[in-house]
Amino acid sequence: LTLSSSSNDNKNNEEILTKRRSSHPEPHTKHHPRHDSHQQQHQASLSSATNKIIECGIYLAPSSIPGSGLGMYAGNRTFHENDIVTDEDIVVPIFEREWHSNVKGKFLWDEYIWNGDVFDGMEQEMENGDMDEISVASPGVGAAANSYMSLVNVEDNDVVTDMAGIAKDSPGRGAFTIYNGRSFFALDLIRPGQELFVSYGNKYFKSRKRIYGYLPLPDDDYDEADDILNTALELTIDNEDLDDKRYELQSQSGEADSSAWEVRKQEMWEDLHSFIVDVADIYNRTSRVLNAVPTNASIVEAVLDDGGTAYQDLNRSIKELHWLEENGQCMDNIRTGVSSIPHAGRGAFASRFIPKDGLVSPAPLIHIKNMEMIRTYFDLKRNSKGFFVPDRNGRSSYQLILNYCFAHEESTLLLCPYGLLTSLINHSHKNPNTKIVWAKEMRHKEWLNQPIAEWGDEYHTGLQFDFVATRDISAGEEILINYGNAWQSEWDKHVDSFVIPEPKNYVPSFGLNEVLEELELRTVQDREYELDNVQLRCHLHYVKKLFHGGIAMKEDPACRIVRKLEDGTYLVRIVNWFQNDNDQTVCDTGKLMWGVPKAAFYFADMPLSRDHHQHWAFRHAMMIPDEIFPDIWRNIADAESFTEYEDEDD
Ligand SMILES: C[S@@+](CC[C@H](N)C(=O)[O-])C[C@H]1O[C@@H](n2cnc3c(N)ncnc32)[C@H](O)[C@@H]1O
Repeated sequence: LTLSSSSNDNKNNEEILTKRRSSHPEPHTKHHPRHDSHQQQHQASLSSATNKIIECGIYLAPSSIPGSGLGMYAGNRTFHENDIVTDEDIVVPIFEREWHSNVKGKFLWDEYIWNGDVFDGMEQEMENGDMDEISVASPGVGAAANSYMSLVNVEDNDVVTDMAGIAKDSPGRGAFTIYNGRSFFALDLIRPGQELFVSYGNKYFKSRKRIYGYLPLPDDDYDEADDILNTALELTIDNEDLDDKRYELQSQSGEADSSAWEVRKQEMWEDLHSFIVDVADIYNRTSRVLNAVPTNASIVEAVLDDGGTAYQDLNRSIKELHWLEENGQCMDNIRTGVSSIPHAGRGAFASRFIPKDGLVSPAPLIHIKNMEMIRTYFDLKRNSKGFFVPDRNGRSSYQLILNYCFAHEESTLLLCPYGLLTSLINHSHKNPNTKIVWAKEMRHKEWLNQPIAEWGDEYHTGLQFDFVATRDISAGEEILINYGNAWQSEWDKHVDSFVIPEPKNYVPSFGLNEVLEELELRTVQDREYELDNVQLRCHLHYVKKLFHGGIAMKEDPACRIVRKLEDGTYLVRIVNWFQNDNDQTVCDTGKLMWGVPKAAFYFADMPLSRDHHQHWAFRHAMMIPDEIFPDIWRNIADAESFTEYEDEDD
């Protein structure tokens, strides 16, 4: 039950937009304008330093969808098609969590998680076919924006993979995510105050009938609903046979009074509507279409004139800026950049002046009742049924997401912020300019007074931190909080003991691919690339071309260079990698190919070889200060009795 890619669903808007009575603008075309207009927006926002409403470009506020908690809104900005709406955020993959951790309980990230296959480069993380085992935590729009399929107005740019410029000998390797650049752009005009909707994919809603009911989906539901309305109009309002009845009613109640006719029209509409319900019931048809049909006859024409049923909630989703200022919190006081701190990766920077005690950013929190739920193991053993399970006496660590969550030394609890860019806020022990406080408004403030066991399995969020400035912060300054003494001393130890890990020659595939054109490629005799945890692959279309299509293969094969030929092409042997009975990855040699051009090659990482999978990668949560941590959550002394384990043999 995971969120999936958005792009496919938006094409349906085009169909809706071409309906007979449509008056909406032209359908969007898909572009990926990575670094476009952010800078201009930033400049514009700085020009009116005193007016808070004019300043804020994005708000977090109660969603216009009833019962769906918080949502994200455009502030005082008009975004045109393809404008960047939110700055580049990170995503954090979580690997095979259920296989690693045998701690029972609801894992709330699952409700906010995206499928690994949506993101470029994730396919190299694990063995082929294991993509379902990657869940991706995507803060910001990926978690905070709601989805309303007919009003989807933002879409993500592809993520990019890089190490934020850190060197091979940096102790920061594997400690922060390599996946970044997830900005969102406007698919259409977005007006000031309009709620931002992202596509979770139709599958998401179809698999959640119990929560959302039969919500109309953009495939055909709105089209069919529009057809019903058009037919209904022909049968009622546009029906000449009914004109006699209308004149009759009007002459009975006086020429000028049309209210009797309106009443009659509503009655006819209700009759027609319940007739449709009956027919739908009889034929056991989904009621998603029906849910798109308005129950009030008097708005039918207006709905069709406004572009069709898909747009009937558009007005509801646009709020007054004053309402947003009163009920919401500004989310775009920070933007992304490379950190000024050595080894820290990326960071968050003030996008405008933030006064002392002012809000830097709101951060709703995803709770994990027990950090053991994200423990990972490095060694395997066979269980009584012969399946591989983690050896719980062996080496272990935590999923990378730990570094993006808050904890306390006396508690099992983790709180992971998912505000816009708040996951990028780095640590300074001596010179922080920001701190965390509990937000004044929280859905479940009462949890602060209740033991974790009472609310830890709740499957919705309820807590929120606000990041607040501890002094005036100038535009462009890096936002820094103090992660606490425990974090600092663990980091110091890690830095002191860090040595370049084996294999020392490892350069991740995305680094090698960047310099591929200038790179002198190695032959098998020089040194096999696999020894350095990367693999040379050949693009399938070259392989097919070289064999004139006479090779049965579905994926890009691994290739080994036998030698470089005089004309600058290569003699290459295809290598077949497979999993043997002992779950080891082994290879046998395949066909030879002559005349392979350099353009046919690219590098991929060997499964599980990236830095964030390694036992030496730094893992530590950010620490919640003692003074704001509720005593009632200090459960570490009885953590064993609090924790329930799955049966290892199941
Ligand atoms: C919440 S994340 C912050 C965002 C992260 N810098 C990134 O690029 O995704 C916490 C991680 O950032 C890095 N970090 C933050 N502050 C640091 C510091 N003062 N020194 C070194 N690394 C730091 C560590 O890798 C830490 O685990």
